[in-house]
Amino acid sequence: MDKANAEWAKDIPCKNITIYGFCKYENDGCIFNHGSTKANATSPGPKFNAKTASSFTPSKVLNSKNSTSAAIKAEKVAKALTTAVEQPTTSSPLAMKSAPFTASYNPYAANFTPVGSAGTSTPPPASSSHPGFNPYSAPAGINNTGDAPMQSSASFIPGSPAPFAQEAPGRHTNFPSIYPPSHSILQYHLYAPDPPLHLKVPLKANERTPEMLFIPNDIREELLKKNQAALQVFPSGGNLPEIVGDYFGLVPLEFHNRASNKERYQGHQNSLYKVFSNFDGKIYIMRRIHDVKIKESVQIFKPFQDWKKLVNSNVVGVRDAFVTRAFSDSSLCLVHDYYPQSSSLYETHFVSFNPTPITQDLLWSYLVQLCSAIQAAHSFNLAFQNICLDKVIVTGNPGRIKIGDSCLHDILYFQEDTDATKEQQKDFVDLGTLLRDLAAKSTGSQDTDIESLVVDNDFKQVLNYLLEPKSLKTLPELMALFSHKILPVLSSLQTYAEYTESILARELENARLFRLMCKLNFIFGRMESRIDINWSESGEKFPIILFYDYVFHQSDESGKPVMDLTHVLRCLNKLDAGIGEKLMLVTPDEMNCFITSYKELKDLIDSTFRALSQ
Ligand SMILES: Nc1ncnc2c1ncn2[C@@H]1O[C@H](COP(=O)(O)OP(=O)(O)OP(=O)(O)O)[C@@H](O)[C@H]1O
Repeated sequence: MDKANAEWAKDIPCKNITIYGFCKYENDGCIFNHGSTKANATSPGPKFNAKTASSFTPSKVLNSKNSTSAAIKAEKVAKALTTAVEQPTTSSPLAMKSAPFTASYNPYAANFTPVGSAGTSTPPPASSSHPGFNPYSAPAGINNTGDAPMQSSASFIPGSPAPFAQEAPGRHTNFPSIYPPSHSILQYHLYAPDPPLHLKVPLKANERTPEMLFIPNDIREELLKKNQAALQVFPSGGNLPEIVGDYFGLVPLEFHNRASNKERYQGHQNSLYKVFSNFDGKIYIMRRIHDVKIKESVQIFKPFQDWKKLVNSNVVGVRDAFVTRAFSDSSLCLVHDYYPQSSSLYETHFVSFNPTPITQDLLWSYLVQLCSAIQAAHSFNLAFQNICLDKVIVTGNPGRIKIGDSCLHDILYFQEDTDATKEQQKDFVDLGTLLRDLAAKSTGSQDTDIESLVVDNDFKQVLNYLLEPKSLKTLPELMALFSHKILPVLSSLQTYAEYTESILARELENARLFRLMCKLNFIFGRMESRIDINWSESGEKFPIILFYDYVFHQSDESGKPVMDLTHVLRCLNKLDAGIGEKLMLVTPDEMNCFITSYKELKDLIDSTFRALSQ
């Protein structure tokens, strides 16, 4: 279709008029025939002008019983279609609301079924192929049923639930657009799982399956879920304040009904939120202790300064501590690092839908990691005093754990001059209790007698040492009991680090080349470039067209397309680096050729892109 020369289209009726009753591009360059507006408005039959929908009179041949409802349905259909067509590019719920024709349309209230309903003409769905329709313009998460959101928005049928950002009935929130159901954003579940082992074809050393070329499914899913959890936001306008200190976007994190251990928080109620920092843009968790009386600032300041120094891979770092009135009381807030998708040991091994089995190796690994955390804290003369199944979180594979909620106990139970030795002894007992409970769980036994646990003798020895009353415990003594188990743990963590690093290495160039591809495609093949003299054979932009053909549209002597990924990667990398190497670009008719360098091409592409994005 040659849009530059519009003569051929002037007698062809515009399809928008036929389908929608009007064409929004009529005065904006649409090359098809629109007839006269008057004729459209008065023409009989299914033709329908959405702009004059309120004065629409159904044809007399309609069954009088159905005519009123048909007119109402048609009006709703027209409005719904107009909404889809008139809003091609914006995803802002506010922008949508202020757009023409959309203000009064409420898809929640639309309880009609135009598709296939008896006695009415079936209106065409807002097709994704319509030039003005952008399926991505509908806000994410529009589908509360858990179906694929993009599919459902692209094939939206008026009357189906919640297609656009709307105020949920009786609530003043843009619920569907800003709090999408967690399962409907990313469709990681659509990736096929690896085939079962017995179906795996043995490969030769030089052979690869397609899955081997990409990030393994389990890792990709895990990372996607983490990103999804990290970016989740909560509807504004509830009881939560919008801003608390330097933090905003509060999302409550506790969804279980278990009663909190009141002793832990000095009898105060507590809440946990995921928050965004206004200071550095990062995501943290914020523990709020409700209604606390802090007498002196040193009560917060000193423990915070002490714990801030502690940096250890098995301790959740503390970032901020302050008292706020943002919750309409005097709340103490502690801000810690956020580890998306993490769950406590209790949730992981006891109450999860699919509890992770506890093996002897895992127990050793937990012991080693917790000892590392204890060693770090005790060396600063600090004590956790909260080592328990609830406060140790599992942050990733293989069984990586961290002690959370550090510092809080020291603030709530603040004493100016304390001897940490006693509290450090409690850490050892807490560690022993935690490991004993896990070991008991691994066999499903309720009996916590150490001798009856099904674990190896070395582990029993460790438990006996930790839980033995009276004796003064030290870390060197403890670690001497299982020194031979530390190296295998270290080795497995290192093996996993190397494995993930090798996967990362495979994906190294992806983002850069993808950005480059996007840049190229943004500027290449635009409709307006076909009538722009600069893109013609004598124009300054012509090398871009030739380069695009050179990279992607190579063919061999017999005219067979050449699809050589290596060639593409080589060219794009050279282009990205802007090297001085020359290349010869030949026109398709082979009558002309240009000699240019990657550097010149890069400059040309960059300047074209800049001009486009200004
Ligand atoms: N640093 C963190 N990063 C990410 N998520 C966390 C973090 N700390 C805790 N969580 C998540 O928040 C959930 C609730 O944690 P919390 O410490 O409030 O446990 P709890 O069982 O509710 O105990 P309590 O309310 O008695 O303190 C945890 O199960 C975990 O999934």
